[in-house]
Amino acid sequence: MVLRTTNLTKEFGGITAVDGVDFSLEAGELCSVIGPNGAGKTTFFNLLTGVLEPTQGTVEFAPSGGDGTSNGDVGGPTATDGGPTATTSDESKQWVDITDAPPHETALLGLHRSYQITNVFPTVSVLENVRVAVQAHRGNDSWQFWRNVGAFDDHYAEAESILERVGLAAEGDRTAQNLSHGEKRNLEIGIALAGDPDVLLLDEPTAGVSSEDVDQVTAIIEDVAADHAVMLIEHNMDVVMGISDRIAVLNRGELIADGEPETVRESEAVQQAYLGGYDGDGDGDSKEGSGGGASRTDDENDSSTGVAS
Ligand SMILES: Nc1ncnc2c1ncn2[C@@H]1O[C@H](COP(=O)(O)OP(=O)(O)OP(=O)(O)O)[C@@H](O)[C@H]1O
Repeated sequence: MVLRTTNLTKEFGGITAVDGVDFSLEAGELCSVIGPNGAGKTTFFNLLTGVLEPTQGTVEFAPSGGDGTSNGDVGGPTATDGGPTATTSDESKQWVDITDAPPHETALLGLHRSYQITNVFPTVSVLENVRVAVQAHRGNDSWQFWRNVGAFDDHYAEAESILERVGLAAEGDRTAQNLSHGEKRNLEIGIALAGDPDVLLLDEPTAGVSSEDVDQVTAIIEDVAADHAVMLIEHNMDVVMGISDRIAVLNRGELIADGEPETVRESEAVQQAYLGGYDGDGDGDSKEGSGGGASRTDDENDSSTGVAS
């Protein structure tokens, strides 16, 4: 297990956006978080990554560094600097309480997030976008950069290998704003990989991606999931059912199902709350007349989402 929440709750005024969620993520697992609009998915991600502080409950993370304080070379927050507090667990792992840790600390520990709103520098080259992210991750050695030209070359080499991994090896010289939407999503994954994460959280990685490009983005996510734990918020049910090891379903802030895709798909509660009519035949259609919320109500509700409105 690398990440766990206990009774995680977030209230906004009278709205309980996330309601007593007990959740855990295994190392190497690809877990999708699904649910209707307003179910609390984005709030849940914001709580995991420290963008928001919970009203109640805890978030704990077990970094791969194993010492409970940092993932090794980045000088992350420690248990003694007023940052997250290291605790031990029954599984004799070192757990770090990251409940109140801000995003830059959760990122340093190895919990990385790509945002639904793109975080790519638009006027900079694709390679430079990743190179800057590599250099930012190695923040503590950046002073050496001025004394050690080799570090500069290292950053480029790592950026190039990341671009290879996300299918953009031939696009390094292009300006990021000229990439297709699908390529931009792949670049976002590449930028997140530059932080050497243990856990990657992807917020709607196929949103707005043309139906022809969805398969490519999906293949890259599956490849990345081979050696990282990955969490997705995703509305494309064909993608979710196709690549997830596990699916967590939120409805009105509550975790109403959590299990393997087949089990979740057959759950009466999930069918009623969200999947209503998703027929899983790969054409994105749902059965007419079913309850269902597996659709988009915003601008992204196009053929690329793979679910019917
Ligand atoms: N900053 C905020 N202030 C007040 N209410 C908020 C805030 N953020 C979210 N909410 C409310 O919390 C609930 C959960 O919202 P959230 O965005 O987490 O849902 P979601 O499942 O991500 O939805 P979508 O699929 O539409 O992105 C909604 O009722 C939303 O209006």
